[in-house]
Amino acid sequence: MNKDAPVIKVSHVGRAFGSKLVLDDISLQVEKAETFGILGPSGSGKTTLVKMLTGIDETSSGEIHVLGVKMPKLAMLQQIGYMAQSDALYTELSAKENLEFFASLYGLKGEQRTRRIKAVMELVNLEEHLRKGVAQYSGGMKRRLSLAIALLHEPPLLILDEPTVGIDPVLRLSIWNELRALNKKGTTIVLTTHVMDEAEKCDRLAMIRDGKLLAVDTPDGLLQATGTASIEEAFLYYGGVRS
Ligand SMILES: Nc1ncnc2c1ncn2[C@@H]1O[C@H](COP(=O)(O)OP(=O)(O)OP(=O)(O)O)[C@@H](O)[C@H]1O
Repeated sequence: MNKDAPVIKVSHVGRAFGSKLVLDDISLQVEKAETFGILGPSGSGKTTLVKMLTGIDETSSGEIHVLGVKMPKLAMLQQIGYMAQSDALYTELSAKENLEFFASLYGLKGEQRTRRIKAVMELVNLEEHLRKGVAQYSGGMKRRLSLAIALLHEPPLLILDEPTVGIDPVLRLSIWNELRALNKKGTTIVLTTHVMDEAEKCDRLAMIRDGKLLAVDTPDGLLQATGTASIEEAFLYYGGVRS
């Protein structure tokens, strides 16, 4: 793969459910080591888009390439750390068992597996709850465990659907610091968010509404284009209504 090729290339993508067009002619690119935010009101199509980026869902029209590979492609799961909006955890198992399950899916074994489980649980501040049953976890703890799982195999691409919902501000900051550190090491990060101060931390933002891509630019570029003073105002300029 050309090292300067985009990590994600979305070309004229549409997605319909029955007769309802949920995404309409979306084209965008995400470059290596970018933090790319997807911002849009509730129901605008953000989750639908990220599911297609991961290969969980298929496009109705157009094409998506990730790391040069046409999606969907099962083998790409090794390259992608995905944190879904609703936690995909086995609640009847402990956190450790969940992590071990996903580690084996990603081919992590032995000492490396133990080391990575410890590292990601420290990162999300759950190391003391490793052996606890997930059924006993709070909503925020489940989000943190989901993030830990997404980071487990040190994927070059992280796709995070509202990663910090239900996470307190102190931990949110430490998670952002870690995302920044990963980013500096070359990890590409795509995330959806409703949180404006998170949006401001992204290198570039895509604004979507009613399944249409309205703008893709740096936070500063969006402020200039809309003549607004904050991302929140820019978001409202594009007709967003916060959910
Ligand atoms: N499997 C499905 N079948 C039918 N409609 C769907 C399906 N999945 C999503 N939709 C519809 O697609 C639209 C976009 O949904 P999506 O979840 O992508 O929005 P979103 O921007 O992620 O919203 P939120 O911020 O609330 O999570 C909604 O109208 C939703 O009802």
